[in-house]
Amino acid sequence: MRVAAISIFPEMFRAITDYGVSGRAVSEGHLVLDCINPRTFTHDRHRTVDDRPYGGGPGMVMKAEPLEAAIDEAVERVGGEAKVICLSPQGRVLDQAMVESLAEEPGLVLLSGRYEGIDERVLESWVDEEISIGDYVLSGGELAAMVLVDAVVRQIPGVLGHSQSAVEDSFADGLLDCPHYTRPEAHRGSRVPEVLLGGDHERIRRWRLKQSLQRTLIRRPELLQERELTAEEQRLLAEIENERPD
Ligand SMILES: Nc1nonc1C(=O)NCC1CCCCC1
Repeated sequence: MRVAAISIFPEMFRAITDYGVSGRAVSEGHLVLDCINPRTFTHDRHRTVDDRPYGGGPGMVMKAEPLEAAIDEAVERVGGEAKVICLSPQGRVLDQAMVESLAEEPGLVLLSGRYEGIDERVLESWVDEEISIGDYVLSGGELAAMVLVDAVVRQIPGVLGHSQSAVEDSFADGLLDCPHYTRPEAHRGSRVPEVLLGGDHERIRRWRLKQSLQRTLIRRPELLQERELTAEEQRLLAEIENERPD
């Protein structure tokens, strides 16, 4: 997958190109990430990318021309066919279904704003979609862009080794993740659930599914409203309800 990130702080993206799953995706060629700085497309001595807002008010607004030139370059870098996304609190909140859909795109251009925002004419004419990672305000779109890339890159076949699988990721099946344990068996008096110590894989699978359902029911019940339940999941939920303290 080819991604071009537009930001006045391109070095920030080392956080995903140099570490972990996304870093390996880059080194193995599953992900090509170009970083494009709008300052490259300025022509004044101060390399100005922002200016005061019309109508007054605090802060500065990112100018249209440098951003549009950066978007032009970015679309070319990802091979011409690209979805142009701006990360901002005004966007649709990212969820797993959107991540899986974005992973199917041939190329992505991710626009990370700073200051108070981006000139609206860029959003109107050049941006296909605004996406938010949550209802809070960051200092810039870069961290949001990196969250999106990290989630999307996990969907690319070959990125996760055989020992991991995006299919088993929590949220991949619309449920919260089950608890995880590793050695030692007893830690500060708390023991690993016996079911996980035996080799009964079917019993372990069922226990993990029940734990995921229970956690989802307690912490994010609305996720269950949106989700078709299998017969087994309905049975497990009934067990959970029966086991609930009165
Ligand atoms: N939340 C978010 N989800 O995606 N981006 C977010 C954000 O808070 N971004 C910062 C703003 C700051 C002003 C310019 C545009 C970006």
